[in-house]
Amino acid sequence: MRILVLGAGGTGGYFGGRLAQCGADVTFLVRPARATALQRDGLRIRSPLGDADVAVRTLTADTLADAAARAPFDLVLLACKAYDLEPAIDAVAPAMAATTTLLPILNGLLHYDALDARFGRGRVLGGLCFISATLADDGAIAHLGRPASITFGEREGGGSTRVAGFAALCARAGIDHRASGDIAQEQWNKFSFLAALAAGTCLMRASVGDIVAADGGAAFMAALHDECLAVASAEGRPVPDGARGIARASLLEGASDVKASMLRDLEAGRRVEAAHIVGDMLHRALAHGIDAPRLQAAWVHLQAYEGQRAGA
Ligand SMILES: NC(=O)C1=CN([C@@H]2O[C@H](COP(=O)(O)OP(=O)(O)OC[C@H]3O[C@@H](n4cnc5c(N)ncnc54)[C@H](OP(=O)(O)O)[C@@H]3O)[C@@H](O)[C@H]2O)C=CC1
Ligand SMILES: CC(C)(CO)C(=O)C(=O)O
Repeated sequence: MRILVLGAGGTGGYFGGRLAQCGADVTFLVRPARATALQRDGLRIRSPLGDADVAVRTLTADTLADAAARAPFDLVLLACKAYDLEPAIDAVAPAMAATTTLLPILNGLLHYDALDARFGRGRVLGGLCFISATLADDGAIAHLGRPASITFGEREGGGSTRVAGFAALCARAGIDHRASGDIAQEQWNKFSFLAALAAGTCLMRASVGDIVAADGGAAFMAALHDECLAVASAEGRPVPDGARGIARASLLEGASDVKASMLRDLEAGRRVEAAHIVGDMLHRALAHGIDAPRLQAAWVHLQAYEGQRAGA
């Protein structure tokens, strides 16, 4: 299976790097500065699951079309931030032959509309990942702690040879993975958890443990999670008890230093996927007539951050 990974940041760098480490046919589509660094230093992963230093193949937008014409890609793993989606779609388009499948692992759901419109729904799998990883200042992929898992599947449900093929490759690479027969539900399980985590930790500018230690903090996180769960139910994807319990336990874990990747970005002064995650969840709540004051507060807070950032 010939794979193109767009983005060698936290997620693309980690999962693409693990695939490359096991000898899979992986090429990174990156911008020129990252291509230069990867050619010079290789892809470096620093992880509690084991460090890796891997020589990787890279392409940039100007060289992709020729490379894809010579040897078409079977799978494109899309690992950009949501605010980079439109140019990223343009960038991978030359690699999208009739038989090429695209697997996005972005957080949130909104990107599927744009991907379907450009490539056709049948060529776009559903995907998500659980990991805390970031591109460190020295260019290495810093995996900040367990887990590092990827879940993917046919959006109409069931299995397929392309899903089984990628699952086999993940198994060979030692990547914790799940080929899901119901990825649409898995996406809502994650989205409802992540939106609560991102809204709560960004609004409070604190880890889960610090929030929960505050008077009223646990009740706040639980109520925020309930707002997101109500949206999932209204969208026809009620989160099952098992997934709900796991999510709730991590949102209320007293000793937890977990923060959403959105808070890490915010603390570093970077752009955030506010509209894609917290804004989208709130707007769905409002469309369903669900009262969501905590999501609303987080959305205002994040917009104010973005406004300040743009004005700085
Ligand atoms: N990091 C995490 O722990 C987790 C992240 N996620 C989600 O995964 C998605 C990706 O996040 P993450 O990996 O952290 O993001 P990063 O910002 O770390 O990496 C994204 C990379 O995509 C590259 N990129 C964007 N557009 C293009 C383009 N047109 N051509 C080439 N490269 C491009 C960027 O390159 P450049 O540096 O040149 O801009 C950047 O290095 C997000 O939706 C995020 O919410 C999900 C779970 C956990
Ligand atoms: C929920 C979590 C931590 C899982 O990977 C995540 O997706 C994020 O922080 O963006």
